[in-house]
Amino acid sequence: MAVPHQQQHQFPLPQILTHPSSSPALLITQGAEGRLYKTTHLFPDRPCALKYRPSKPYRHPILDARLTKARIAAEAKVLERCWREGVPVPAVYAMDAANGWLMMEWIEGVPVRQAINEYLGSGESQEGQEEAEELGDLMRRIGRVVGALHKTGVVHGDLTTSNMMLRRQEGEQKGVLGGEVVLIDFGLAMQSMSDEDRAVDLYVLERAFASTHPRAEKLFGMILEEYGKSFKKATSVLTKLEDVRMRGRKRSMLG
Ligand SMILES: Nc1ncnc2c1ncn2[C@@H]1O[C@H](COP(=O)(O)OP(=O)(O)OP(=O)(O)O)[C@@H](O)[C@H]1O
Repeated sequence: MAVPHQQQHQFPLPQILTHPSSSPALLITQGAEGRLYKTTHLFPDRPCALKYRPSKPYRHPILDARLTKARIAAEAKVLERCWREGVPVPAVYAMDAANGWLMMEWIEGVPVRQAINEYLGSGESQEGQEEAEELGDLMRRIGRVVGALHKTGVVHGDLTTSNMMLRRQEGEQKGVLGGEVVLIDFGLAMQSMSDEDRAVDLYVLERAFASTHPRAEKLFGMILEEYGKSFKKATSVLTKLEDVRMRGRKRSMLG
């Protein structure tokens, strides 16, 4: 599907996407910081995700260029580290930090958020044992992936069920909650081994979970249970999480 003419006009394409390709680039999202395109500019038969951070006209040009370059380079570095260590993330194919773009593997599938909502709203979800089992299995897979991420020394910075995809190959029959959990959007990620940073990452996910999937909230404990088994220091992170929750509660009581 082509990018509607209006969109093209509204957002001039980054230069890399002005070269001819097997199909036109598709604008997927336009966030505060950047844009995400689906493109075949690198390989004609393999779609890629291109993250583009355009320059900000309101920022000083030298500062702007430095910030953009540093952010793209930092995101690529973290993704490469995860990928090397076997954490499921999109592979980095190419980047041009100075021009503000990062080309990575396109993850075919649906965001976990959408899958859970579809599941809870569909006939596949039945109150009781079966629901607990299928959702529980997904929770454990999420716990394992977040554990693997933290074990490599990376914290995500924005863990939500929208930033996790369920990877599905074409024609695969795995049910609504099937597929490999792949983490995306490392725009706020950083390298850290601290219990505090890791606990805050879990807390952000817990809060996001509670607000987007109230019916599945009781299953969140399974994420933590599996996380707790995934690396040596995980138990001290879970203890730290208690403190982080307490601070969160105090803050919300104070308004
Ligand atoms: N590698 C990918 N494969 C498939 N879809 C992706 C991929 N990366 C991102 N997406 C889709 O594009 C959306 C936006 O991507 P992303 O969250 O990375 O951008 P952003 O929110 O603009 O980034 P940032 O938070 O760093 O400013 C995601 O929610 C997801 O639906």
